[in-house]
Amino acid sequence: MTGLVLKDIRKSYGPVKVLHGIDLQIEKGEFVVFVGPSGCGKSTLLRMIAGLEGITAGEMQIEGQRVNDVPPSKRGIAMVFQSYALYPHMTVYDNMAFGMRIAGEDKAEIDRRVRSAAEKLQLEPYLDRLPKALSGGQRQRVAIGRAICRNPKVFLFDEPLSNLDAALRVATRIEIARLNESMPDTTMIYVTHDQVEAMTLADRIVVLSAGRVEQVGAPLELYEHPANLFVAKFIGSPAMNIVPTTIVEAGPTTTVSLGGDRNISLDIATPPDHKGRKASFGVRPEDLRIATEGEHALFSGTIGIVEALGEVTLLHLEELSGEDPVVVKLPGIVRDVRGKTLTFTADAGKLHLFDADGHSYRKA
Ligand SMILES: Nc1ncnc2c1ncn2[C@@H]1O[C@H](COP(=O)(O)OP(=O)(O)OP(=O)(O)O)[C@@H](O)[C@H]1O
Repeated sequence: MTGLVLKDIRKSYGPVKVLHGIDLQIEKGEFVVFVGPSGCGKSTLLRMIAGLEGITAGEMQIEGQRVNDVPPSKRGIAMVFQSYALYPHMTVYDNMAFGMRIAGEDKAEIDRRVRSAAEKLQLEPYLDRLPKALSGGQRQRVAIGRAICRNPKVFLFDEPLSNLDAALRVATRIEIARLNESMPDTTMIYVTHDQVEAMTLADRIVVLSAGRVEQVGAPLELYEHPANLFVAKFIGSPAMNIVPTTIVEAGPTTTVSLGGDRNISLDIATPPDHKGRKASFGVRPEDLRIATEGEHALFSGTIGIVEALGEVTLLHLEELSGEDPVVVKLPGIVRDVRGKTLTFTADAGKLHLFDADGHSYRKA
């Protein structure tokens, strides 16, 4: 069954167009993450699903029902905000019970749901506490617990972890992954800036840019087969290295020129008439490795900045051609390389090519 359907959803604030026609189908029980740069419209779209923002044009359905004009409280959704939004004068128990009491639920049923949510989120020891006596992570778990009690069809998360410190983010992220597993019929939609959250939590990621969908796909699909330059640069950290190039041979396999006498053969098909066209060549920092004797060189240059992160080392390669530095991510600790001249290569399957409009030549 389909959990949520968005058909040509548009949003304008007066003359300002924010969303330009979003088409999306989300299956019941699916975990979908919206990502995109600041201001691309992620939160607006989420708030439209919640019913907190009106829909300028298009149609929205939740589990088969058109909800464009259905008020938030009748949509069967629950939303968790970055700010927790707990009532400070109420205990954890009362915070979680509040919505059900307003809805006139039976007392025994309220108690059952609060205790079941508390158990799921390990909140049982804190039920009598006020929010001020809880850590940020515990407060966010209460906000999630309150949402679970509503038994929503669709669970919406708006950057729920961004107020937490690094360790708590990891712990609460795992909590959310567990929660998702324990609620297989609940559709979850999650907005984040954090790549790790997107990659680890999502069944599918929706990449948005300037009010449009750039690509929708499973996390590794987007990582391995970005449909365009925008997605290629947005997914993955540090970003994919992109180098301007020219197609010198087109056909079932393609040869591109990286300047000088560096011609690279790619296992990527291009239309024959694209010979001579400008293109963009891409390779991820983690796919580059030091070339051994006789191996085909992709990049050769002097190592500038070295960032040693412990589990990986980032090398900034100042290329001889004077383009932006190429970034290389090598596993582990790499010592004493600053100022050295090194040559890097990558496996043929890891190379990307985009046409002059930024579309990938490899089928996404
Ligand atoms: N009430 C409003 N009136 C006018 N413009 C608005 C209003 N609310 C949002 N916008 C504009 O809509 C665009 C999308 O905003 P939105 O908050 O959805 O972006 P976002 O992708 O969630 O950004 P961020 O990641 O920074 O939270 C922005 O350009 C914003 O300035």
